[in-house]
Amino acid sequence: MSNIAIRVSDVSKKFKIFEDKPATLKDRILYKSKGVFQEKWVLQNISFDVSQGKMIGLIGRNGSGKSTLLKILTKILHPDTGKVEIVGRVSSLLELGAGFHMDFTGRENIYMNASIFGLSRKEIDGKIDEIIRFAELGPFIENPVRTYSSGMYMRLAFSIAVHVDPDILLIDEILAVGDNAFQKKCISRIENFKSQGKTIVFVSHDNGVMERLCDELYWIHESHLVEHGEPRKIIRNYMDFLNESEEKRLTAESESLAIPKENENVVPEDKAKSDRWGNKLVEISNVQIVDHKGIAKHYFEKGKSVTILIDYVASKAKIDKPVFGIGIFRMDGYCCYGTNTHIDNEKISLNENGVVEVSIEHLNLVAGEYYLDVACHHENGTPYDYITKALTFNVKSYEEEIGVAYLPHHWTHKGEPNQ
Ligand SMILES: Nc1ncnc2c1ncn2[C@@H]1O[C@H](COP(=O)(O)OP(=O)(O)OP(=O)(O)O)[C@@H](O)[C@H]1O
Repeated sequence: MSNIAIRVSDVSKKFKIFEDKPATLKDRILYKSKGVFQEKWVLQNISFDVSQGKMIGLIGRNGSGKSTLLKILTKILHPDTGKVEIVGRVSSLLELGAGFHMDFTGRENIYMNASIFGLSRKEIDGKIDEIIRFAELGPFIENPVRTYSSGMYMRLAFSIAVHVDPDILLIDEILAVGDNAFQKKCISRIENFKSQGKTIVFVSHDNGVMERLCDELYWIHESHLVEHGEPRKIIRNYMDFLNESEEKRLTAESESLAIPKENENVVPEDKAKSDRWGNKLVEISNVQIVDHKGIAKHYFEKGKSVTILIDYVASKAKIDKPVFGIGIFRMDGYCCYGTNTHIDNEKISLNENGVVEVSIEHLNLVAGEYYLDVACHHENGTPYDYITKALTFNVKSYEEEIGVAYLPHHWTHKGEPNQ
């Protein structure tokens, strides 16, 4: 174990999942419910070492087993097989409020909690002012913690956990409940911890923070350790995996949203928002978005080219001044971009049927889910065929961005050179 702070050897853990657990004593007596359960493995054959001074992150979908693993490292839970060896004093920040007594004040909880971490009353006396200052709870520190908001719990728990001078710090997702300013303060405290050579295991769904802080990431999926290594690589692989799952979901969803036909009377309820109107002199028969390789998809990488294909069938009658248009909307209905062939000065002369394509060189939308409206109408606005939510699609990005669209940019800095 020289240089190793945490050794996890072949750890597996199962839980009992009750199928008909009696809710009350009365149920138990009257209905003689047997409490039938199944066993579910939530961790299987997990092994890894964490060297002293390293910060590792656990990533994975909800329910993959990350928190259970942290609880095993803290010894709140015991593995069914395998073992965990830890060198050094552990401090942890797991479920909100865990380890707090609800009727005690914040101050009383500091004494109780810090003593669990092994500090003497005298040591706590020496640190308590700093713990309270860091938690920014002001006079609330004298109130019972049952009156605290989740953010206030987190401040207190984080402040205690980092002031008990641990060698190893285990942190679950709970940072997410703090406000932005406090989150930043926590992250800089964690960085400070790292620079002191402490060992940290961190669970978060914030990939940006994970990449920035961790030396290595461990990806857990359905109770198994899938891969570990350099954060950027693991995040990419994990994101690709999520994107593939998302592609399947969106394909299924778009099939259920499939363009409602004029004579199709039965419209399932979940299609209610996908709507269509117009005189049908021109009918849109299919809509697709294809990626830069021409593959129809529902998931696209930010900045890459895509093409929207609108298939139409025109009635025999002469169609006057047809205009094709598209609109891209965020799922909350905010219009991100819209254009049409009239705005772009493109004249369309229709055949009996055909495909109108609009190629977007750079899909510069920030990551998120969007929907597409397509339409064919007369230049004066009279709709031939207008379809809202013809498709939903997702934009993925490896960068952290906020807002709606990516505006290509670069930074410069002008100033006096340092002496
Ligand atoms: N005490 C318990 N009894 C039964 N099942 C449990 C118990 N605790 C957790 N589980 C189950 O174990 C699985 C793993 O849960 P865990 O909380 O470790 O996942 P996680 O990866 O931390 O998820 P999240 O990202 O949502 O926090 C889940 O299916 C969960 O429902």
